[in-house]
Formats: sequence, structure tokens, C-alpha cells
Amino acid sequence: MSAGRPTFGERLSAATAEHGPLCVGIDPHPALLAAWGLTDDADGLRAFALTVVDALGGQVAALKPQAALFERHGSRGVAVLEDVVAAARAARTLTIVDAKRGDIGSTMQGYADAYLRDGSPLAGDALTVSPYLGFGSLAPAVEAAHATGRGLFVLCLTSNPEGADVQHATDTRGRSVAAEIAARAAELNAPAGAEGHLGSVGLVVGATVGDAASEHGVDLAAVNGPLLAPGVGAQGAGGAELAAVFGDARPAVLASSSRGVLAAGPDARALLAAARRAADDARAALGA
Ligand SMILES: O=C(O)c1cc(=O)[nH]c(=O)n1[C@@H]1O[C@H](COP(=O)(O)O)[C@@H](O)[C@H]1O
Repeated sequence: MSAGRPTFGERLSAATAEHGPLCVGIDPHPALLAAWGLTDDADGLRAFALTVVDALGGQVAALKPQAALFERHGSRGVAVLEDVVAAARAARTLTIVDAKRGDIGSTMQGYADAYLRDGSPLAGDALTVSPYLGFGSLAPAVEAAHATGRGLFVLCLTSNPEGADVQHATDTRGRSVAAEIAARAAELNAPAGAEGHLGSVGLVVGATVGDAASEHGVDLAAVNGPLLAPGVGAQGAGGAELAAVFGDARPAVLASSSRGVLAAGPDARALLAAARRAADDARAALGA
């Protein structure tokens, strides 16, 4: 427990037990706005994003708004992101703000204040962060997450093919960058593990990465934090890929799908049906 409230790891475990191990991404791509009959502006964005929250709030383990697709509408788009975070909170659904932030320590504090501080309108329940300025540069975010009961998802083995150039590279001892990131997250989660629950420093490991974890010495089962697995649906991964990528670490996985669910909209019942199908598939694959 942190500051008298449940930690993110604890809240996520409860949410996945209730709704299945699925996170639905809110990715308002221009093509999806058009397919839903909406304008590619802040009004269309608001209608899109709040339709998803109305349809899926209280029905899935987590929602993951993709910040870039809000930011492309400028300050009015960022205001919609704030409204999405508030609406999801009102619907008692966890939000992972997918902003993939990472910076030198002094300015990382600013991102931590924006996305992980109580009272900030952009602060959901967790944030995606990039460790590629050095894992230690994330310290302000780690401290803020621990202090406020929020979580982090640190990019480790990303779903895009280009990620391999950096993440599979090895240091002078032959250890891969991804293995080092996973080991650092495991260290931070060790106290929670000793208390018998998942820590709040998760990793992002794409459902599309095949055997990259075992090939590059990444001990996912030892992380003892949640493993966010994007790549399900539109990027081609399904239950078989989830099972193969995660092996013994499957109980910690939160599968993530955006376009694969959103394509069913804008009808609320169709969105919910698509999310339930994806959650059932993830549950079957992950044994959750
Ligand atoms: O951090 C992420 O969520 C993420 C990491 C990664 O390795 N790959 C990845 O696709 N994502 C995000 O997950 C979402 C995938 O969307 P779909 O391909 O439409 O399901 C996008 O918002 C991506 O930015």
C-alpha cells in the first residue's frame, strides 16, 4: 500500500480479475474519425473519445488514450485528453496515458508533475515512459508513481520492428539493453513482490516480438510488475502470440488493442461486444 491507498499494481490486479486482462486503446486516428462520420478536429475528437469511455467505462480493465492523437489537435485536443481522464475516473476505470515520456532528470520532473501528480488534469492511473535517456533518468517518475499510488509502463521490447536495433543491442558484458531495463524494473518491484503482490513499475513488451525475450535474456517472469502487451489486433498478434511471447510471465500480462476494437464503433453495443471478445481471447491465452 502507498500513502494509505492501494498501489497501481494492486488496483490493476483487481481490475483484470474482474474484467479480463485487456486494455483498450483510445487512438483517434484521422481514418477512424472519418469512418465514424466525425470531423478531424477537436469536436470530432471529443465525440470519438467520450463515446469510447461511455461504451467501455466500467467494462474493461483499463483504457489507454494515445496522447499524440490528442496533441495533434493542439490545446483543444489536450483539453479533450483531460476530459477523457476525468470521464474514465468517474466510470471507475483505470487509465494508462500513453505519452511515452522520457527526458533528463531535471525536466523529467516536469513530466512527472503533469502525468503522475494528484490534482493534475492529465494524471491518469499510469503513464508509458521511455528509458532511452538511461533508466535512472526516470527517477522523478518512479518517485511520483510510488508517492501517489500510480504506475509506469517502461518501454522494453516494443512492438515495432525498428525497436530491435536499440533494445537487442548488448553491453560489454553481453547483456541486452532490454534485459537491463527489465532487471532495473524488477529491482524497483522487489518490495511489492516480498509482500506478495505485483509492483507498479511495469514494462511494455509487444505481443508481436516472438521469442525476443528469451533470445535476449529478458527475464519477464522476474519483473513482478504488469506487462503491457500492445500489438494485439491491428498489428497482427492474437492469443497464440501472447502465449508464445510471455510463457511463465502470462499472469502479469495486460493485452492491449486499439484499432482492433475501435473499428467496431461508433455503435456502443458493437464496441462493447468487440472489447468483450478481445478480453475473452486474452483471458483464454493468458490463463487469467
Ligand atoms: O506503449 C504503447 O502503448 C505501445 C508500445 C509499443 O511497443 N507498441 C504500440 O503499438 N504501442 C501503442 O499501442 C497502440 C497500438 O494500437 P493498435 O495497433 O491500433 O492496436 C498505439 O497507441 C501504440 O502507440
